[in-house]
Order: sequence, then structure tokens, then C-alpha cells
Amino acid sequence: MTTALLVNAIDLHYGAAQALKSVSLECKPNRITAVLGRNGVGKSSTLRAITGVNQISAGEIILNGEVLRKSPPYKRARMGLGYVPQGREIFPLLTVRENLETGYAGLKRADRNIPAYIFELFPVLKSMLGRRGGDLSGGQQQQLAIGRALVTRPKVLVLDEPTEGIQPSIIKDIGRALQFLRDEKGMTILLVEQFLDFCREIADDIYVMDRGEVQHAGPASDLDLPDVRRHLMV
Ligand SMILES: Nc1ncnc2c1ncn2[C@@H]1O[C@H](COP(=O)(O)OP(=O)(O)OP(=O)(O)O)[C@@H](O)[C@H]1O
Repeated sequence: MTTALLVNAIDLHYGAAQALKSVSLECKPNRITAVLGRNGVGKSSTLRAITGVNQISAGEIILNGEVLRKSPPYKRARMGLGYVPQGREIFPLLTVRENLETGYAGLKRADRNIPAYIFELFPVLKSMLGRRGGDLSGGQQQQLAIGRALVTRPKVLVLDEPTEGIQPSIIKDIGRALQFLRDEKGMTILLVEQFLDFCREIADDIYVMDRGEVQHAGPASDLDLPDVRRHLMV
């Protein structure tokens, strides 16, 4: 099995503070990889390094065989990297349709449309196309943020805490959507999570981070190992 996304011994600094210490991850195609850890251990920093929002100070990131070097986020999006940031970052004054259409920026003219399957996954988006993003509930905004990332036609989809602050029924919808994207669309999915039950249900592989480092890598069934639980206890 080849690797869709390879993170190889990356360091990341904020000024003098080192947030990531030689972090390595491997995301295999058609699998859901989850990165777990308590607040502040470096999960979001890892995703921001992958998407190019923050620059790494050592190591390398390889997407579908290509080393990313210092390429900015929009170039990585064009290379097939979709990103659903923490807090969703919906444009509150744009309509749902306009929010989805912001995903057109990196696409060829012929591809500038909203794939119909997005509305099958998240019917609420279709019924609210004319509503402003800011009027949607948190769960609806999360679905919109995922939909917007899907408009960019990603091969690798990266999500930062997709269940954060969201009601259980919508968490289930999001879980089903991610499994559909893996199983039917052949996507590689990397997500950061604190919600263990969600990971237990949908993840194939897990990484556990603590204090800027990867402490454990293995199949999702490792979630119940005492050593893994120790790193996740608050
Ligand atoms: N822009 C920034 N400037 C300075 N320090 C930062 C910045 N962003 C994050 N940090 C620090 O880097 C470390 C890792 O933060 P990061 O947000 O990656 O953790 P996290 O595991 O995603 O936590 P959370 O779940 O709270 O988002 C923390 O100590 C945090 O305070």
C-alpha cells in the first residue's frame, strides 16, 4: 500500500517556542487516520504545517509523492489537499451557496460546479442555499465547511476537530459522510479529534500526540491500550 500523505520528522516553531518535535505521520490511501491528544499538544499545528498555513523548520511533507517544500496553502489545495479548519471559518455574511463557491478558486472553469453528492451527504445545505452562513447552527456550519472543502475536489481531506461543539445526531451524519468519502470516493482522510468514541467508530489508524511529539502509532483498536489512555487523560 502506498502513502497518500507522508509527514516526515517535522519541527515547527512559534518564535522561540517549539510546538512540534520531529513529528512523523503516514496516511494511507482509502483510510481514515486520526490524530488524538489533549489540548495544546500540537494537533492543530500539525495540520497547519500540512496545509501550509504555518511553515515547518525541519523535516518534509510529501503529498502523493511530491515534496511540498514552502508552497502556500492555495497551491496545496490545487494539488488535491482539502482543509476543514478548526472553528469552521465559514463566511458569515455570504450565503451557503456563496460559501460553497469560494471552493472554485483553484478549479478549472469546467470544474466550477458543486458536485451533487455533497447535497446527498448533507441535504440541509441544499435546503439552505440562500441563507447566510452566519445564520446556520454550529453543526450545519460544520457540514458547510466540509462541503466547501469537497468542492475543491480533494484527494486528501484534512479536518481539525470536526465534532467540536456539535450535537450527536450531526456527529453521526459527519461520521457517515467521512466513511462514504473513504469507501465510495477513494479519499484519504486525516482528522484531529478529542472525541474518542468518534475515532473508535470511524478511524482505521491512530496517532497519539503529547507535548509536541507522536507518542504512539497503530490501528484504531489501540485506543483502549492503557499506555494510549494515559496520554489522553486530562
Ligand atoms: N499562533 C501561535 N503562536 C504561538 N504559540 C502557538 C500558536 N498556536 C499554537 N501555539 C502553541 O503551540 C502549542 C500547540 O498548539 P496546537 O494548537 O497545535 O495544539 P492542539 O493540540 O491543536 O490543541 P487544541 O486542541 O487546543 O487546538 C501550544 O502550546 C500552543 O499554545
